Amino acid sequence: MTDSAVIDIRTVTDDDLPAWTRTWGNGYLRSYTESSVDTIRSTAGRDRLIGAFDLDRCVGTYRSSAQELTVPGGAVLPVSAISKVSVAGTHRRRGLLSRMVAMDLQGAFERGEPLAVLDAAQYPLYGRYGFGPATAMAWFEIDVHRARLDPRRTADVSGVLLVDAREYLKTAPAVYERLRAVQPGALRRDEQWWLDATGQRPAGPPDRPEPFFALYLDPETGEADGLLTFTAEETWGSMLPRSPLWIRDLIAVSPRAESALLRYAVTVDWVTTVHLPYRAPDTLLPLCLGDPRAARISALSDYMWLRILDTPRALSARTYGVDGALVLEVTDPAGHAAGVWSLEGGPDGASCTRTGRGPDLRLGVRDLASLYLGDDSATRLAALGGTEEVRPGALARADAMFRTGRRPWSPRAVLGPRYQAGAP
Ligand SMILES: CC(=O)SCCNC(=O)CCNC(=O)[C@H](O)C(C)(C)COP(=O)(O)OP(=O)(O)OC[C@H]1O[C@@H](n2cnc3c(N)ncnc32)[C@H](O)[C@@H]1OP(=O)(O)O
Repeated sequence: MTDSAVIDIRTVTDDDLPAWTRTWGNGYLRSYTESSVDTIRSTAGRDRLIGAFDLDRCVGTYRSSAQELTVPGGAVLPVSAISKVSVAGTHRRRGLLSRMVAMDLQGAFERGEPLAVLDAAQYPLYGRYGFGPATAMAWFEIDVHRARLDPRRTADVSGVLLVDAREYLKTAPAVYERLRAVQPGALRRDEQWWLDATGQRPAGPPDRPEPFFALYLDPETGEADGLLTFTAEETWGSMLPRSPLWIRDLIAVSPRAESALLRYAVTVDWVTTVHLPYRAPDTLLPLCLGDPRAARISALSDYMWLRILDTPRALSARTYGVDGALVLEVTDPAGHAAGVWSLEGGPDGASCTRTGRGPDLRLGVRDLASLYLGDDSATRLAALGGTEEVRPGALARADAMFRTGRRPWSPRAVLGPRYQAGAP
């Protein structure tokens, strides 16, 4: 076996793509198809595919692409979104992941991307590179018979309209854009994303089971304020209907739209269980049911991880809960975010500059990521040992400034049956 120091980490060429795709498929336990190579080839960010090569054999994969993240207050920052990370079983634990991350984060830093984000397949992997969990998700399983919703109360679902994929595609992206403008933690969904989500791909495998699509039109304004994609399969047992329904995507810009769309899903005839994945843990949705306890949380987990690369740009882009000032000493072994920073911010905006003053708080770059979108508290992070209160009162001030009234949320749609098999 080649010494790991001589394994080449480099940008992938067109000729490398089939081997790269196969290595990625092996790592993710997915079978290789010609169409998966075409999908990788046709999607944006080809120049940001990285591979690890042992002589001419591809043994590691890594991808990043240009994304956008909404932060508290509604500003949208360019971010590097990382995915498709794998190392061949024959080459694991030899530092290849670390080398690919270091190369990519250096590239993002040099391009001026202030943040990088990813969904971590495994919790222990990315903290060592300065990523911290920045949004969380809850996965609900709703027992329809306990939900106490009366299907005769059609007023509960008025405004919901079942549509076909083409009609959905005309309206749904604009609904998502309205949410994204105000939802800290939301990422952009591009045209390719919507074509995939609605099964309108020019090539590629058909979506099975075929999803159903619904919109919510506000009864007063007629405007589309919500969207719902779900799958449901006819299932019977002992002459009784037992169909599960999977919500793939539920996006709403008003609590009324959100409630109507969930109530619609929960009152579909023959359905006994509704799966509702990837919601913010403080979602209002269970409270739309007659009995909120009918929605059990089957997984509660960290979801989007974030890495700050440019501290002043990131901290001055968001707004803060109250007017205040803090001096933060940020440690970062890779150096990108490190320094002593003077933050002055409030509900109307913020500024952040390097300072020679002594710090109020000392914290690692990973903890700063968990504070950034408002999901965690400085007090909690200090109890865990990664944040130190240097000046008394600084933890309480940081909490008042950084925390948000609602938890951030990174909406994720379930794009295929893979997630339904036994998830979570
Ligand atoms: C954003 C995403 O795409 S998430 C998807 C991540 N990919 C997967 O889970 C696919 C299956 N797994 C794999 O392909 C590989 O095992 C990887 C990518 C997770 C790790 O690759 P490796 O090259 O073995 O990692 P590398 O040797 O660089 O290890 C870096 C560090 O992570 C640790 N580490 C590696 N894998 C794991 C693991 N599964 N659990 C805990 N720690 C791990 C190593 O011990 C090492 O720690 P150290 O720096 O303290 O010594």
